[in-house]
Amino acid sequence: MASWLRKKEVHNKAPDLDSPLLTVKGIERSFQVGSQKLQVLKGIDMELKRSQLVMLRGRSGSGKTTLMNLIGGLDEPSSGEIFFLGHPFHKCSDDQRTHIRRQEIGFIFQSFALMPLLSARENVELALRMAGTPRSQWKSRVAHCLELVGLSKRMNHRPFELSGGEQQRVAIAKAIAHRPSLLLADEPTAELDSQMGAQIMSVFQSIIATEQVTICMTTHDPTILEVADHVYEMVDGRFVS
Ligand SMILES: Nc1ncnc2c1ncn2[C@@H]1O[C@H](COP(=O)(O)OP(=O)(O)OP(=O)(O)O)[C@@H](O)[C@H]1O
Repeated sequence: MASWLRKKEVHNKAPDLDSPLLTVKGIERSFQVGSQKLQVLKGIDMELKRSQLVMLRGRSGSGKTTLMNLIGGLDEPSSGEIFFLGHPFHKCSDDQRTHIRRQEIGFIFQSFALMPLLSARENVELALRMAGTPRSQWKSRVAHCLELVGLSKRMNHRPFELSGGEQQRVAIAKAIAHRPSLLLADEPTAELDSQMGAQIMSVFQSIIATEQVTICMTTHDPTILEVADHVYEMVDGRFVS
């Protein structure tokens, strides 16, 4: 395995806070659908700086999720380059990408994706177990993450005993537990009413400040766009300004 892929090695160097966290250059992605080639992304350039809240907006089918999957290392581009912490993500093997994903990236989904039989505390703990965090650190890190999302008092509740907004906050605590540098959230407020959606955005702003994480999220909600540091608008596989 390349030396830069070893656990958090990149963080052991003095971090250059002005260098971008992620750079996307000329990304294209097409899918073979029967005998047809469907070109979904048609040349995307993008930069995610550190400790920023970046939003992708665009109509259904414009290619937002396809791009998020590439940024998160869940998929490979047909052409173009992706640099994560300055290193060529697009040249990595599946195993290398999985390793980076586990160490450096957290995911939040529209549907919360919590384990239903586990309490909030156990759900967050599971993320640390998966990331290979030493067991001795679990208790304090879980407590810290649940406190950051305002759920210290509900840590022993299971998902069905929590509101939608609370479940999404557990999902955020779970996604940041292993100290990722990038958090990807696909429509994180879509299932929530506007008040709960606003709470989620306020939690995002506070974890950007305290955990030095960059958040890239998709949304259809125009009221939420106001809190973004940068908004990319996608139309038919391209960014428009
Ligand atoms: N694996 C795949 N195979 C074939 N077509 C795909 C695949 N993944 C995505 N597509 C197509 O790519 C287009 C863009 O899909 P994508 O999910 O990225 O859009 P989106 O902007 O995220 O939409 P939404 O807001 O509804 O989630 C759609 O036409 C979709 O059917």
